[in-house]
Amino acid sequence: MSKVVVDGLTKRYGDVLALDDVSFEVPAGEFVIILGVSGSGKSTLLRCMSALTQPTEGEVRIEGEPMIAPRPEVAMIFQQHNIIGDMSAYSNALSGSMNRSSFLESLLQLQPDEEKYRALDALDTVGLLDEAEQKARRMSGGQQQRVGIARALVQEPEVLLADEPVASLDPGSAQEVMRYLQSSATERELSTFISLHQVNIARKFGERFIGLRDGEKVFDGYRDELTIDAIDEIYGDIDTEGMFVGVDSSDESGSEVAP
Ligand SMILES: Nc1ncnc2c1ncn2[C@@H]1O[C@H](COP(=O)(O)OP(=O)(O)OP(=O)(O)O)[C@@H](O)[C@H]1O
Repeated sequence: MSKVVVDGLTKRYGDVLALDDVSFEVPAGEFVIILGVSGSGKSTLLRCMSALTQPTEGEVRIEGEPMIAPRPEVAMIFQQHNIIGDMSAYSNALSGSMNRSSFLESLLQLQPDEEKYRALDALDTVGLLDEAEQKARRMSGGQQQRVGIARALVQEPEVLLADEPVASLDPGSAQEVMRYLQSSATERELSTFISLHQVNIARKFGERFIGLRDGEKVFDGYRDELTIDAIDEIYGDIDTEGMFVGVDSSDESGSEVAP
């Protein structure tokens, strides 16, 4: 588990201010959802947190150490799961150990037994142990995303970052993937940051929420504080009705938004 500090993060792309002096602190083990319309800076924030992008000003510190280059304890999952269709779920998961093994070792699957065990354990965490030998291209979009999560878990991260991990999935699969992200985070005591655009799914699974608007942090609070007014502040004049998708209205797990 790692404490994450985002300190005065600003990112400019030419004239575009993608992040504007964003700061927050997250204690180890929190499950954080990043909300905001398209272009509000969610991906840029996650990319700066993983050091895939360098900020113009400010810094990210994970367990006190500035993120100046990608580190294995910080894993990132993308919307496009980037898994290899012709490889099995197991081989895809095992490729997450690449930073501990050479490219050739990975290609020939010569990793030590310990890494192979980790890949199977990670598939178990995402409920795919029985599908380990299945070719990824034969799997559903939701299962492929779970393979992507398993691959990230093989890295043995302390911080998990996921950029719109359920954006391309149908509502049922989106919830299933979110459930596995949540259980993985709990089981492995991960500090987790997920960008989402479906407000109801966010409310159902999130513990803490950070709202971005035009690169600025306009909300930072826990589920009870994420009221309709707070959502309006994050989304502005945009009609959020279409974003309240994917959660059954008969669900009793808190999908209603407090006024
Ligand atoms: N590599 C880049 N070069 C130039 N501008 C960029 C680049 N990446 C992002 N931007 C701009 O920065 C702003 C924030 O983009 P970002 O992708 O972080 O937002 P987002 O909230 O993740 O949006 P989406 O949900 O559409 O991915 C946008 O105006 C975007 O056009």
